[in-house]
Amino acid sequence: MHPDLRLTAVGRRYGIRGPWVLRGVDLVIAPGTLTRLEGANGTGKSTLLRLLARLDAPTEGRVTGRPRTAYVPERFPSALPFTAAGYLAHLGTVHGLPRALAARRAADWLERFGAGAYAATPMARLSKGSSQKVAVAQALVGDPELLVLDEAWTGLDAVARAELERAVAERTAAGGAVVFVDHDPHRLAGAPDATYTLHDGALGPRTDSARPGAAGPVTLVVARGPSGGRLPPEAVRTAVCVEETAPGSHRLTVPASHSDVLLRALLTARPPWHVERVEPAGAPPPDPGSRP
Ligand SMILES: Nc1ncnc2c1ncn2[C@@H]1O[C@H](COP(=O)(O)OP(=O)(O)OP(=O)(O)O)[C@@H](O)[C@H]1O
Repeated sequence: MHPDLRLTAVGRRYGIRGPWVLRGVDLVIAPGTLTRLEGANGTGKSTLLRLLARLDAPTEGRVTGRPRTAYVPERFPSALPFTAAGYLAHLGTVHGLPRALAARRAADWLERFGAGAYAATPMARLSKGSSQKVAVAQALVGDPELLVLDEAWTGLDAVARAELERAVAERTAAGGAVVFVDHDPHRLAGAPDATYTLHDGALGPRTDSARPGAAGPVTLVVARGPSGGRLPPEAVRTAVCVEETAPGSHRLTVPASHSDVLLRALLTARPPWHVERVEPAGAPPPDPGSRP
């Protein structure tokens, strides 16, 4: 994602004399980062997400940077004249994928979210939950550089919720940026690089450490690499702490929600890494900064 997406002194109000919903917002979204936005109802979270997704323009201030962006809106317009798979494949081609690849990706994402059985169902006939699965899949089908999620977990069943957490971890591990709003304060706990709170139209200071994994459950992974091998970059990006305990042997600490992505990066590396141990480790380490 090049370059950063940047909001400078951004303000937004609806109507010439409407109250300012946002004012003086400065925000940088860097590649490979996960950002959480919080705030009470009506504080402008969705407004800010739409500005980040470039679906809306600020009344004042500037937005610069144009990552390829996908957005899951708070309310997804499900009454579209497509089947679920047809809609996703269509969006895949809009994102620039060849038709056959778009159709394959559409089928894969429906499968991942447990909606494979509804591939041929017209969108208008999908249940609310299945329709939300399509809403989420449409944002993932094109591997966006920036993924903007507005309450995207709402309405999903437990399997699909976990799958979306994994998809978020995959995006950031691949160098994409993800920005999300969710009413569940434990969503992706420990994973965000930054959390910002909206209050009175302004963006409060980031409340998390600049390092990922400053809070929340973590998983410990012990892995041994090929002699002289370097850890796969995706594994280094995903981990909050990497220690070389002996030549070629590493102890990696990762937010629990990202452990699958880390393991996949290790196991699919060429040559693959040997994973010796995986165990939950309640709290993050006291000093999670020691990357090699
Ligand atoms: N298209 C619009 N036209 C007029 N006013 C709008 C529009 N969109 C949002 N607003 C107003 O802007 C304010 C912020 O709305 P927004 O939906 O961004 O807040 P939010 O923090 O996402 O709220 P919630 O938590 O309830 O989803 C509200 O007062 C809302 O009524």
